[in-house]
Amino acid sequence: MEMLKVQGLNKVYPGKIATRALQDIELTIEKGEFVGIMGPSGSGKTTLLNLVSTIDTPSSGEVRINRKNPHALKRRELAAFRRRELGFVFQDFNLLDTLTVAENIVLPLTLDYRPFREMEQKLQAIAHRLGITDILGKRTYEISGGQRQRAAIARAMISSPSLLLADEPTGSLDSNASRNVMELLETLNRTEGTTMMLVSHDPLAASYCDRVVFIKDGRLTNEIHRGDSRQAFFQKIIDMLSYLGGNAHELSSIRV
Ligand SMILES: Nc1ncnc2c1ncn2[C@@H]1O[C@H](COP(=O)(O)OP(=O)(O)OP(=O)(O)O)[C@@H](O)[C@H]1O
Repeated sequence: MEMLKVQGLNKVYPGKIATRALQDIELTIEKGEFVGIMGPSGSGKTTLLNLVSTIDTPSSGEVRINRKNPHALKRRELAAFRRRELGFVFQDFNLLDTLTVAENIVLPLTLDYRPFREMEQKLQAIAHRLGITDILGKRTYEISGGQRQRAAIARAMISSPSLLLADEPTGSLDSNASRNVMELLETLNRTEGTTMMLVSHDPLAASYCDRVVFIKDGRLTNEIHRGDSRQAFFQKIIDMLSYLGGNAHELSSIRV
């Protein structure tokens, strides 16, 4: 089943000189797939993510998530759609400092007026799953970056979203924490069957995906599949970035 279907998607940012950020994008992500989007700076990755996440609207073309077109929804319906169908994980975690880790995690359910018992049950289950039960009462400034990202992933997963969107989730983490977060996302993808789309510059992060799609100058150019060896996939990703004009020279295979 197709969980995400992007058809003929175009985005032009108007201005004195209009920027054509995306051109005729066709992308399908099947239920349970974990797909990475990579490409050089300015290639259109964030624009694509913003159109899929409904933060921005396409100039033309269509986005379907779980068979629904979110861009056709009214504002209120769209807010509910985002809470129920989408999970978001960001580079800077986007947790609220004034709330505890537990309060941050249940926020999507609170906004959806779910009963307290259901919130508590889901909170305990996801916290256990992610190994963060002992930090639920802490504030976000009392925990490490890796723990913050785990809390953010718990918040993204608590409503069992149709599609989890991760925007540079390892961008603020050291290599150990990055690896832990990617292993966690991979495990959740495998065990919960959550469909995931990751946008990243980081070949290590992308090497945890089943498939990586490359974008250049607003067009999808190539895609590669992981197969059995993550290490070989990591190398293929670096080779492709280098071919596309990415910054492979900054990368070290030590991170494999
Ligand atoms: N709000 C905007 N208004 C005008 N142009 C924009 C806007 N946002 C992005 N662009 C342009 O659209 C193109 C694609 O940008 P986008 O941010 O999607 O690239 P990216 O691949 O995410 O880059 P990076 O890896 O550096 O984050 C670029 O040429 C950029 O300058």
